[in-house]
Amino acid sequence: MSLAFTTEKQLAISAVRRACSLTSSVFNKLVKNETLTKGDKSPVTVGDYSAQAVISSMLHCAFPEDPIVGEEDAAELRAEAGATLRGRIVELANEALVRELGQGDYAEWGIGPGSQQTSEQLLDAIDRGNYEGGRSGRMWTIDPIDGTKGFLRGEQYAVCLALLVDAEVQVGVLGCPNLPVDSSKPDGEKGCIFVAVRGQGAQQMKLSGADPAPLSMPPYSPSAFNFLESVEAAHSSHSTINKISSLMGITRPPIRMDSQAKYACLARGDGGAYMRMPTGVGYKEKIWDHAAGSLIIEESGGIVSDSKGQRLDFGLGQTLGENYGVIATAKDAHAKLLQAVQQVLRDPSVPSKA
Ligand SMILES: Nc1ncnc2c1ncn2[C@@H]1O[C@H](COP(=O)(O)O)[C@@H](OP(=O)(O)O)[C@H]1O
Ligand SMILES: [Mg+2]
Ligand SMILES: [Mg+2]
Ligand SMILES: [Mg+2]
Repeated sequence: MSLAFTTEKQLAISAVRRACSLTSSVFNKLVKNETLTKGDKSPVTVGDYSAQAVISSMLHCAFPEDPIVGEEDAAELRAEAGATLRGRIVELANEALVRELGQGDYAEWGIGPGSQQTSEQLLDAIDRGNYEGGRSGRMWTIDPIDGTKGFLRGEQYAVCLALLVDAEVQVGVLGCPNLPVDSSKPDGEKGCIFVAVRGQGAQQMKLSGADPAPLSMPPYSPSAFNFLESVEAAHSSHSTINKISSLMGITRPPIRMDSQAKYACLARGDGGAYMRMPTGVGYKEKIWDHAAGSLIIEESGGIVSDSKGQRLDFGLGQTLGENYGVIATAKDAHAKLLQAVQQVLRDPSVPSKA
């Protein structure tokens, strides 16, 4: 087996591009009853289901033996009450599978004219994401829409796909349809893909696949340093991060953004560190929320760890287990940041910034 992962990388980019074309078009047409609330109270839309169906169908065609750890499953859609949503998902997924996307598309991956799937085939594709994960072998992980809340607000979200081999991320792709191509032109062209293969570096390109450019994180600069954190205070403790910021004497306000788009921004130098601090409800981080982003950071020259300085462990199943919090930053900033994080966790009486 080649370790270049050439086909895996091409397929992952192609699948993410197709899923992004789907999520962008569904946003404009989304109607109220096309969103469900899951058991954990989080939202899931027809966009999430159909994007997972598209990516999973393409993976199955190219690598039928590879198991998939996906965020979504089709149980609600198979129920009687799911019939309307099911119809929409079949329509959306098929539109995305047959759409002509030009450059970089491979008809042999079950896409293009004539690749229409039945409702049953698409529900099965979603449910192929039911693999429980683990320490050994190849597996893919899909977060069809990461930052569903951002997606629903018309803000940032990411379509995320990663290949793990023996619990190490080897290929990671993030599609960010709402992210400006150039952060100095926030009102300019939007839509980027970020790609990394372990040992081969990371790149940003346009959603069309055009203009690939290597990513390299700038070194630590105290005066320019700031944090990238979740919009949702329920996902990551804004107050803990505020204390860390105060302790480090950071003057720039945090950039709040949904999804793994934060990792992508950090990799291209928009922000000093990705920060995620637990809110104390016992939530375990999911592998699909970090796999692609963490490789993109490492391949751009950064470090990703939990708040104890441990590497993220992708070999424990669907969750990152006991990894507590996530911090990602440039190599020369990591030790300083980790020290401040640990001091605040030991002594929560550290004052906040006003
Ligand atoms: N209590 C919690 N703590 C941390 N993360 C949580 C959480 N509840 C949900 N999440 C995760 O936060 C992700 C969004 O990340 P962010 O806050 O960086 O935008 C969600 O992904 P989905 O939107 O794919 O469900 C979900 O997996
Ligand atoms: Mg979700
Ligand atoms: Mg997610
Ligand atoms: Mg998601």
